[in-house]
This record gives sequence, C-alpha cells and structure tokens, in this order.
Amino acid sequence: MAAVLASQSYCCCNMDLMNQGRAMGTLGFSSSISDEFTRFDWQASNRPISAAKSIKFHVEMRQTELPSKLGGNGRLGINGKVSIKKRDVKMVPASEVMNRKSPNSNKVNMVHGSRQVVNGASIVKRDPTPALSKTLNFRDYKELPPLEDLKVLPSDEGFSWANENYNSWQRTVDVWSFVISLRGRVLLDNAKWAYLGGFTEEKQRNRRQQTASWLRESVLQLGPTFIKLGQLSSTRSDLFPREFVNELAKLQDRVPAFSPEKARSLIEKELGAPVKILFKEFEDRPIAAASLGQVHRAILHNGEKVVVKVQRPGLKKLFEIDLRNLKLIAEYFQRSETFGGPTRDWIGIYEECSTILYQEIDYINEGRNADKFRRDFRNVKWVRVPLVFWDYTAIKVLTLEYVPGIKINGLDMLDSRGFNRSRIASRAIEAYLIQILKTGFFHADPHPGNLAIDTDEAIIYYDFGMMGEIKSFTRERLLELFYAVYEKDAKKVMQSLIDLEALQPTGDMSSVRRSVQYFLDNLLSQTPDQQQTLAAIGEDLFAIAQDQPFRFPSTFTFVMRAFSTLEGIGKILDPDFSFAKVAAPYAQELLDTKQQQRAGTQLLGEIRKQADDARTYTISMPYRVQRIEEFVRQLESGDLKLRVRVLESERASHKASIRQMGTIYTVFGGTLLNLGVTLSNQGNQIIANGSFIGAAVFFTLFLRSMQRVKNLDKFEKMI
Ligand SMILES: Nc1ncnc2c1ncn2[C@@H]1O[C@H](COP(=O)(O)OP(=O)(O)OP(=O)(O)O)[C@@H](O)[C@H]1O
Repeated sequence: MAAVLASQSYCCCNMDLMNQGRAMGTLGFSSSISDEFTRFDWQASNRPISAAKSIKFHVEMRQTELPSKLGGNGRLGINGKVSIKKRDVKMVPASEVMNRKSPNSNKVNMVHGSRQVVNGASIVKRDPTPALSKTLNFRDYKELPPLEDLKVLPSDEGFSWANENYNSWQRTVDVWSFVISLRGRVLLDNAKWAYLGGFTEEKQRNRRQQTASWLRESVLQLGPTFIKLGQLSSTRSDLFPREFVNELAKLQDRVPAFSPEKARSLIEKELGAPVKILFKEFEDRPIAAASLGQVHRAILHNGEKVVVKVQRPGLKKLFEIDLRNLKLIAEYFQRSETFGGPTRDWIGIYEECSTILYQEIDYINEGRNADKFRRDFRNVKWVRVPLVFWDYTAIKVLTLEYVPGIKINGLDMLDSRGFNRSRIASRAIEAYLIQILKTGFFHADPHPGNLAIDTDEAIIYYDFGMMGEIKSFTRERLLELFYAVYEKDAKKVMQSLIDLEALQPTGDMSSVRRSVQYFLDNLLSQTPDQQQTLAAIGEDLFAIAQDQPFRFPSTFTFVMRAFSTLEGIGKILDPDFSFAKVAAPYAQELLDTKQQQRAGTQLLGEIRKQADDARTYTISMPYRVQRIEEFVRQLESGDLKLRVRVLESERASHKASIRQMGTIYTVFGGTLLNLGVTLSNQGNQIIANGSFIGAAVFFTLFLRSMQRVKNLDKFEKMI
C-alpha cells in the first residue's frame, strides 16, 4: 500500500527544510478527511536534499485507518520504505507553504514549530478516479527545527556558582551579603514610609517594584538553589507582595546554560559510555536551560528522537552549602519583625523547600512521576506525556521521547494552524480537574513553559520534577470543604480547614468565622457575569490569611496557583473563557455523589426505624423497659443533658467559691502570722500567741478547703 501511495504521490516540500541538508527528520501526514495520521521518518543523505536524487520516507509502524473514499478499508498497518523521485518533488518557500492553499487541498498546509519555524509539506495523491482525487495534508510531525532558529541561551560563564569547586566560606559570605542587603532595603523602605510619610500608594508600589527587580537580579547571581527557590516563591502570593511574585516568575526564562563539554562529560559519567556511542546524534546546543538542568535533543540508534535532560554539574554540593545557610536564614527570619517574625512559619517553609529541592534533582524520581502521570491519563487521548527511556536515564540524566509542540500561550502559531483555542483552554483546565479530583496526582508547576499543544490539539506535559499528591484522607477533607462552601456554612468550612491543618484553632475563632462568612457571602452571591477570577478569589483568601491564624499547606497553595495560572492561560487563549463552565460538570458529579451518599444514609435510618418498630410490637413491655424508653426519650430531647450540664456548672461554681474562700483564709492566716511575729519581737507575747492561734485556725481552714476541692475532683472523675 505504501508503495502504491508513493508511486502515485506528488510531494511538495518546504524549501527551507530541504536546504538544511539534515541527515534525518520526521514528517507525518494526516488525511484531511479522517484526521488520522501516520508518521513517516524522513531519511536523506548527509548532503542537502536539494542535491539528492530521491527522498526516502521510512514509514513508521503506526496504524492508520485509510478512509474508504481513498480506497482504504479498515485498519491498515503500514511498514516499509517509500521513495519519491526528485522530479516529483516541488519545492516551495516556507512562507508560501504557510499561507497558500494548494489547489487540490481543502486545508491549509500544516506548519509546525514552537519556535516560529515554518516547515510544511503536502502530498497530493493523484488518482484517475475523481472520487479518490483528494489531498492528503502532510505535516512535519516530529521535525527537529533547525538550531539556527532557536533562541541562543545565555552562558553560565562568569557566574561564581558555575564553578563546581565551590569555596564554602566564599559562598557563605555571598549568601549572607545578599540577606543583609535585602534586610537593609526592606528596613529602609519601611522607615521611609513610617517617618517621611506622604507616600502615595503608587510610589510605594514603584519602590516595591524596584526592590523586586533587584531581588530577581540578585537571585540570578546567586545561582540554581536561589533561582529555584525564587521560582517556588513565585507561587506564594500568601507570603509575598504581588510585585515580588511577578518578578520572581520571570526567573523561568532567564537561566543561563552550561557548556556542552560539561553536559557530555556528565552524561558519560552517569550512563557509563561516551555520548557518541550512546546516541546516533546529539545536539550540543540545548533547546532549553532551567535552574537545575538543561535539555538537549538527540537521536537514538534506532532512530527515535529524544530529549536528554542533563543536570547542572555539582548541584548536590551547592545545595548542601546553600541549605545550611538557608536554615540559618529561616531561623533569623522567624525571629525578625522585619520579615513577619513569628506570624510566619519560615522554618516550616524552609523544610518544605529543602524537600522539594532534593526531590527535583533526582531524575529517576522524575521519570517515575512521568510514568505514573502517563498511566493516569492513559484513557484520555488529548493528554500526552513523553515516554521515559530508562536505559538512558540515571539520577542526573533523564532521556525522554521528543514530543515537540507549540507553547500553550503561542497564540500566533496556534492560530496559523487553525487550532480551536477555546477547546485548548477547556482541556487544560479539565486535565487539571482530573488530576485534583480523580487521580490525586497533580503537576505542581503547570506554567506555560511546561505545557505545549500537539498537532491534534492534545496537551503535552513536560517536567515532572515537582508533583503533588492528594492522599485520600486529604481528598475527603477537601470534598467536605467543597460541600461546606457550597452550603455556605462558615462553621463547617472552618472545621474542614482545621482538619486540613490549614487553620490553627485558637481560643477565639469568631473573627475568623466572620472573615470566612464574608468570603462565602461574596463568593456565592455573584451572578455568572460578576464571577471573580480564581486568581482574585485566591488573593482574597490569602488576604484573609494575613491577619488570621491560617497557614495554607503547600499542597493547597500549589493547587491554587496552578488553577489561577491555568485560568490566566485560558483567558489569553479565549477571552470568553469561564473556569466555572468547565468545572461545572465535575462539581455536579461531586454533588450527585454526596446526594447518593445521603440517600444511602437515609435508607439505613429507615431500616433501623422499621426494625425498632417491629420489636415494639412483638416484645411485651415490662415496666423497666418503659422506664428505659422514657430515659432514652429524655436523653434524645436533651432534657437529661441539660440537667447534667446544670449540675456540672453548679459543681464548677461551687469549687470556684471554695477556692476563693481558701485564698481568703490564706490571706488572713498570713496577716495574723506576720502580726504575731512583729508582736513577739516587740515583747508582746500574749497577744502574739493569740495571733499565732488565729493564723493556725485560718491555715487549717485553708487546708480543709483544698481537701474539699480535691474530693470534688475525685467525684467528678467517678461520674
Ligand atoms: N520530551 C520533550 N520533548 C520536547 N521538548 C521538551 C521535552 N521535555 C522538555 N522539553 C523542552 O524543554 C523545556 C524545559 O524542560 P523541563 O521543564 O523538563 O526542564 P526543567 O529543568 O525541569 O525546567 P524547570 O524546572 O525550570 O521547569 C520545556 O519547556 C520544553 O520546551
């Protein structure tokens, strides 16, 4: 079949692509009718394709269902090689391919590349039968965009942290200089506002903005540990002002890359063989560099295109030095009023961060996470998770299937492919709802760099270093919280928050309850067109938390942050996007489940009642049973409880008055004792003796009172 297809095919390829002379690329094609696609490996010689006599396609084993209109019937496994003669190849400049509709095509030729690279091709199947004369649109499926078009990443040379032989003392000095400067800046800002006064809100914002920019630059200078912590802090709107959070979020794109020599030597050390033996091809220039590692493209000997994520050399040692200092910093912040002092749990935050950091530098852990995440979504066709190549993976090297896509916020590219943006936005949120409500295993960092869109509008996930898990216990509590919010019941909301350890119960919770009630009233009284964004709701929540004994667990803040990031992405993709609309069926499902549970409980109650009634009729009721029933009735109506309560409070007040008398006896006894001593010193022995006797009587009375209190306590324990 493949041969037939080839012999009858006419191919037009993108000239830019042809002239690159790359040894290998992959093209895919999709039928414009069925939208099923087949993948082709495009093999050419090392010289430019324009100089080659023919272009060979190695057809991959993916099955396709050729539409019957095209002569196909049912499933078809295509395997083998397809050669297309050069005279059948028409070269078209990339720009033309992108904008032009081929005369026989009912679709614009597909373009690809998350980095503005335009590669496209189409095959026009020539067939004498008019019914079969259809266009099959080719699209480069796993094409490696030319490196020249990729952004050149800044190098890490010149940064002190890039040198692996860290001098522990020098590093400590660098870190503490930063902390002292930060403290100085914050103190100066506070002093200016307090003493000079007259600062408008806008001026304060500008000043905060300056400090935030300074902080981002300093963090970049301090290197991986601080960059990662900065990125993590950009999720904590509950801890830092908005300007800081926004600046720190920019760290995502600004991390310098390390040299290919370092990358190659680390791969060799980790995988036990030189790169040129391990891979058929390995690109020295990384396609991305992040705080903890960088990503290189490569091709395995079997032709599989992969990405190799290589960890920054010497990270563990750097973490050890930095975390030692960070612990001291957290302890210092905990004591310092400037940094929120005892109202913030800095030590707890330090511990969370250190756990995350160590988890993130274990790529085996990341690979396992990717596998689990892929399993969770195996039945959801529109979510794609790269495969892990375990034979090429170690603690510091992770090799994954190369699954390129368009960045989820790359609007121009999405539009040029005719993608349905609103569907993409809904899918992004829905995938997240599945993680939170169903699988309980969620991607804790779904920023736009970690989400891309595949050729069939599927969502591709990258980076599984930071995953969150919602244990079934927590999930149940979260559901309770959801139901309580739905029922607008502030008391239940508070109880769920206490169970989730998000709220610390203190003596007087009335102010917290008022804040929660206010929040609920505002949240639920809105009409659909007044609905706040999730980000705004999150901010309200965090604002409430500022003055209350709340400490949101990191899981909660990650979930909130993830939802508001995705909601932001949703709004960029589709201005009419509504989170509530996507979430509604899930919320309804949860409410239905609750309803069913309630119905189940009611049924149980009914059965119990009927059993009781049956017993009433069949068993004769002697006097004793009647008494017991009367007793139970009183218990149920609360009479008995009321009386017990009265007795309890009576006993408590009785004890308090005995204690009060005891105190009075001691005061009198002490005074008489003092008087006796003074009189005795003055030689007035007879009156002094009288005072001593009086003192003895009062002390005896005091001892008796204490004994009575003790007896009452004993009695209370007995009943
Ligand atoms: N399997 C893949 N196929 C194609 N591109 C990939 C793949 N994995 C990663 N990338 C690209 O590399 C970039 C960085 O990858 P990744 O997020 O996994 O690195 P990271 O070091 O964990 O970064 P960070 O922790 O800062 O998010 C991604 O945004 C994506 O563009």
